[in-house]
Amino acid sequence: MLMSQMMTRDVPLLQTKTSLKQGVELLRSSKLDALPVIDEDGFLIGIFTKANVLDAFLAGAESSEMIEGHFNSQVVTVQADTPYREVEQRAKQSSVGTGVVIDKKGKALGIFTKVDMILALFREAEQLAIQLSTVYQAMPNGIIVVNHNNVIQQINPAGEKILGLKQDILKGRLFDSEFADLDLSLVLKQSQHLVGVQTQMNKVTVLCNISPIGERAGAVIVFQALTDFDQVALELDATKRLYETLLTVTNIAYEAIFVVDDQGKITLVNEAACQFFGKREKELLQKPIDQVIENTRLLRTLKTGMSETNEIQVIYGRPYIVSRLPIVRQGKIIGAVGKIIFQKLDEVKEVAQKLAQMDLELNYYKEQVGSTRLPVTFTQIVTVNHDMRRLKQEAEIAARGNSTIMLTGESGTGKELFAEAIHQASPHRNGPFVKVNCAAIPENLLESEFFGYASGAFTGAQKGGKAGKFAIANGGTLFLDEIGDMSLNLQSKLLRVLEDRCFEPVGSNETVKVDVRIIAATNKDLLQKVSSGEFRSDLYYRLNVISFRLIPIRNRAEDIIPLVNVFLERLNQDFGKRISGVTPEVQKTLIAHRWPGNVRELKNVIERAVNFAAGELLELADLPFYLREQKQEDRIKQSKEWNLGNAHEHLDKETLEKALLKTNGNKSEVARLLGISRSWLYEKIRKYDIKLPNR
Ligand SMILES: Nc1ncnc2c1ncn2[C@@H]1O[C@H](COP(=O)(O)OP(=O)(O)OP(=O)(O)O)[C@@H](O)[C@H]1O
Repeated sequence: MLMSQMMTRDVPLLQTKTSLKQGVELLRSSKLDALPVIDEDGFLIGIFTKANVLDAFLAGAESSEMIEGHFNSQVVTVQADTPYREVEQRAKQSSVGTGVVIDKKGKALGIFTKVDMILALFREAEQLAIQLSTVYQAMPNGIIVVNHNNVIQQINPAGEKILGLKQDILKGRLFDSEFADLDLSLVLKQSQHLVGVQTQMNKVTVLCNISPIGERAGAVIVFQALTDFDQVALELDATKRLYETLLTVTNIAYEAIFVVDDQGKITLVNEAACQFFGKREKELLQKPIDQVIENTRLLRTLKTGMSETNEIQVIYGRPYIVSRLPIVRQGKIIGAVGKIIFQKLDEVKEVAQKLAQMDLELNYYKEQVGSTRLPVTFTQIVTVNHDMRRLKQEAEIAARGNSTIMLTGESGTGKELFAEAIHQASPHRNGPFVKVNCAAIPENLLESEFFGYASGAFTGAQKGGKAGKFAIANGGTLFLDEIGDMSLNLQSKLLRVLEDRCFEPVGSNETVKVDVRIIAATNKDLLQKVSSGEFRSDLYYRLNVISFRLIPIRNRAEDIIPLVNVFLERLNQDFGKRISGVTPEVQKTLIAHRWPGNVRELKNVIERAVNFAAGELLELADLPFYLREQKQEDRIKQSKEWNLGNAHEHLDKETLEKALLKTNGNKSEVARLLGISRSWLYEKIRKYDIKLPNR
């Protein structure tokens, strides 16, 4: 409250020329004890009081005389915007009963009397009482007020609810007789405060704080039912236990696990994570995650709420398998969990190998159940690469004969595709194309799988016997995939079939003659297996009558986009999409990648991207994370490759052109830079029809 809200307004203002008579009349009519005196400009110059009137007439003044010389020029003034508390303070100290209220310029606005002060005090007290009553009514804690005689004065609604007792019943009763377990004498007689007293009130266990009111004027008891506390304590205990369980679980994990809050600050780390980061838990907690892991994508997870599992991420220069998961509560992302697989990778590898083997075996059994694929021809083998095109032509020519063909090349380069195309272009095309994955057949079944068995050949053998792959492929082609994984025992039997085209089924003396075209394939170095004694050299030469080495896709980058386009065409049909191509950025990334899984990897990447794509073009975000991340690394690796001793194996037209450009067409310099002979370089320049830069 301000002075302007407490003062008496519209008071008559006197001037020096005002007569004593007028002054007396105005004092009487306004019922005030004093009136302000102002100058001609309205500024306050004094105060004319009843005492001034008496003094003037005692001194013999006429009533027609002006008040000039009869009023007090010493005036107590108060600014209109002075707050209540300050006015109260000044009024207490002042001996005069009336002050003049002025504005900032010193002009009189009204007067302020002790009566105004009392009225203001009442209003202030009233407001305070309303505020207190609101708190009292709305408080969740129970409150009982007793007077100095221990008589209950009030209980608030929360108190009524906790104790199940009404104010009407309690009011006026002795506290002692109602709540015998709680003794208030110390508070009432010695004004002591009691805190945290646990007691029974109307059979309810409560926790209370008791305070005296003033000097032995009574007491206030504030209380809360203990059941509420129990509930909170139970919940706290459960949360604590859950947290400890979580910590124990995370600590037995091999993976580094860490949790961040919505700001990306670490809130939990397991022991493996501390080990991984080489830091203690307290050094990591509350640290922003981007200060701990370079290029972290966990902040992105916080933004997008998308989880990512088993992605490859390079951390401290090494690739790791990482997963990220948002923590969502009531639709809001409140944090994220990160996981890094970094230990026991050998075990992971072992499991992966076992899985791969099982996968192969599964495929084998699937094939037994039957396949409905359309035949593959050479037109389906996509390539614009010069060497691959020549390879296709040569294979097509070789297909026309009956010689055994050996296909070598890294995994996923298209060996099976070639084998089938050869079959379709061969005189055996009307016979079956039978594929045997030598690595997939369980060891104990190998022989019978190849040669079949006679009726009753062994316990559990099918009645009437079973035809082997050779017999099934009769008149067609037998494709022996992963030939490098065949056991030595079987190798010698295979050699015999290759030489005589006849064999005996397991448990039979009868010789079966077949007309089968053999195509073998491997991604292993067979010659090395020969020298280590794992592969028979005679079988090696027998199989290698005609051989083709398929080129890894990283060495024919020009094939990448044509392959992508063909895959897109097929996938659009399969998924009912209309993706017309890839963005230039994706194109660059695909070309820069090393493709260790070759065309199969490319095909999988495109299939995944088509699934994710929302637009007409495949975008960078549609590619798996490892491709986006490794883009940079690969470029560096590629540029380093120029200096490697085996560089010539990977050299393609683009590399040669780059090298020639770099050396300004200096061929000796290029040969030295790439570690190749000049004559080899000349041959390649001719072969690729490379235009030399002007020197
Ligand atoms: N030039 C190509 N044109 C079209 N598709 C291709 C081409 N090369 C490979 N592919 C496709 O890539 C995938 C892998 O090819 P394929 O199975 O023939 O490779 P592979 O060398 O036999 O592999 P692995 O050694 O692992 O058995 C297949 O889906 C195949 O259709």
